[in-house]
Amino acid sequence: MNIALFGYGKMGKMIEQIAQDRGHTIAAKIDVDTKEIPYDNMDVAIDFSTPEAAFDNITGCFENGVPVICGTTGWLSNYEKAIDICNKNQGGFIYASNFSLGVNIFFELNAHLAKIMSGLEQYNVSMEEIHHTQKLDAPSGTAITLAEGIIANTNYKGWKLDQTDEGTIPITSKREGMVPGTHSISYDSAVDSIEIKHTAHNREGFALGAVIAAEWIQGKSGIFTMKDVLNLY
Ligand SMILES: NC(=O)c1ccc[n+]([C@@H]2O[C@H](COP(=O)([O-])OP(=O)(O)OC[C@H]3O[C@@H](n4cnc5c(N)ncnc54)[C@H](O)[C@@H]3O)[C@@H](O)[C@H]2O)c1
Ligand SMILES: O=C(O)C1=N[C@H](C(=O)O)CCC1
Repeated sequence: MNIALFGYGKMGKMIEQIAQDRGHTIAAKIDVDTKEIPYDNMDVAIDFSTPEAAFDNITGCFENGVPVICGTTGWLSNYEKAIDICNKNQGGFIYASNFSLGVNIFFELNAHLAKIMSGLEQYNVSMEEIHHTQKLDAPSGTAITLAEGIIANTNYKGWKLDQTDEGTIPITSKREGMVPGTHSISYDSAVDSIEIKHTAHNREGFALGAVIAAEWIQGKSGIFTMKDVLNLY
């Protein structure tokens, strides 16, 4: 498979290594200085760029018939517009705030726990995410997905960064050293706490998940999620 990498930073380089180990060719590496994008020579695009760059990268691919796997976070205010452009072009698209198998299992665990805790008013939920100091967005995309999983299954109405407000989930974002990504969710009462936590040890899980998604989307059109790819139903 000919893979085009949009964003050749920490994740782009990790994906290159894993894709080549799985027998794929890196047909293009598109970064901030790239002048011309060789759409004709790509079976799939994998975008791990920046919040500012992702929308143009993704929609340019849809308009040129290239399916997209997008892991870039922090651009979701434009998500619906991107979906419209994908549908108009009968494109293929997978966005995931986190491509690792472990986090996608954690998403399911989070939703299940939220269902159990729903209506137990003695418990208050809170979330903490820790990432490396180069991360541009806060809270992390993964934390937002986790919050959405809680909101869908409880009476919480939204989330707030670094603020405690009745009826919303407080998210604390910490930026420390080279941490690849740690997410924990805590339900606290006066007598005890229940905590679930996912700790990434490196970026390999994110990169492998993105390459597996790129393999999976070949020959398909539509909007999919990692739940479809991993068959977590
Ligand atoms: N979904 C996941 O599983 C997952 C995992 C890790 C990181 N991420 C996200 O992926 C993104 C990239 O992470 P990273 O750690 O590789 O960051 P990074 O800063 O190391 O790399 C980003 C790269 O994008 C490049 N870039 C800037 N403008 C561009 C443009 N117009 N077109 C193409 N490339 C451009 C930068 O020059 C840089 O090389 C972030 O949004 C991060 O939150 C998601
Ligand atoms: O390193 C990052 O940046 C990460 N971003 C994603 C997020 O925002 O959730 C996934 C974890 C790593």
